[in-house]
Amino acid sequence: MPTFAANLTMMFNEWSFLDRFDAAADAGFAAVEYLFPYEASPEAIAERLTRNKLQQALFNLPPGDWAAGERGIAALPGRFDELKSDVERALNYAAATGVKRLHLMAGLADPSDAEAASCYRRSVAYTAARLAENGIDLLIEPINGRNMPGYFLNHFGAAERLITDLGLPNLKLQFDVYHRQILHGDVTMALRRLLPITGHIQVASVPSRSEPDGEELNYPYLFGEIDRLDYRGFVGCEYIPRDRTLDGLDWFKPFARR
Ligand SMILES: O=C(O)C(=O)[C@H](O)CO
Ligand SMILES: [Mg+2]
Repeated sequence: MPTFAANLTMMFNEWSFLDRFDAAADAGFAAVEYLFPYEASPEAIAERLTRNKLQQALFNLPPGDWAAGERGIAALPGRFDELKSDVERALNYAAATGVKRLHLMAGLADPSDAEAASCYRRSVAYTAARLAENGIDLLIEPINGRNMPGYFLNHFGAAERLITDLGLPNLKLQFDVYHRQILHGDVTMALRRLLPITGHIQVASVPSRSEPDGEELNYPYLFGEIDRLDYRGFVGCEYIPRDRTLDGLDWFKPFARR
């Protein structure tokens, strides 16, 4: 049975960020993820995780200036010193929360630009090495261009080639089913083929990016496939509730912590 992680950036927005930990635990989640923890202190987040007996499944390394439209800096020339500082900041939160996987966002850059590709490779290799010293996996995630126009890593093949080429044991794929379906389809066969290099899975309905129930994908079949493949990681619920979060959890009832 998959271990689902409530995404506290997208879900439970009816509560403040820190109160979302309590709300997710009360709703039956055993784990949480979010995009960025950095507006709260590591200590405050750790206290909520402990209080609610929650596991920290994932969060992202700092993404540059998100409010200004940046979506990561790993592929951006001239930002390497900032990236190294961001890695240390993320490691402080990792130490406090016990998370074992972090996602590095690439940024808005042309995938065919040689300088961006070189920056990205260097950033990924550096970050993976630094995280490996702390027993943490580094994840890279292809993101579709409808949701994030101009995002550098926009193809599962490119992610797979980099992971294979670098051959770093802690460098893995963040397999977001929502992006996979939009970019390439063929979700089940991709899960079967890519699971050995997959460090995290995320789910949402397509095309609405809401609860993983109905629409284009057959999630009861895909959850069963994840079990059949003996996937032991987390499944992040990176979806935008259609209405109030708690009203949209019927799909989750068979998986909720008792
Ligand atoms: O966009 C996604 O699917 C992600 O998982 C990123 O971490 C946040 O944009
Ligand atoms: Mg995702």
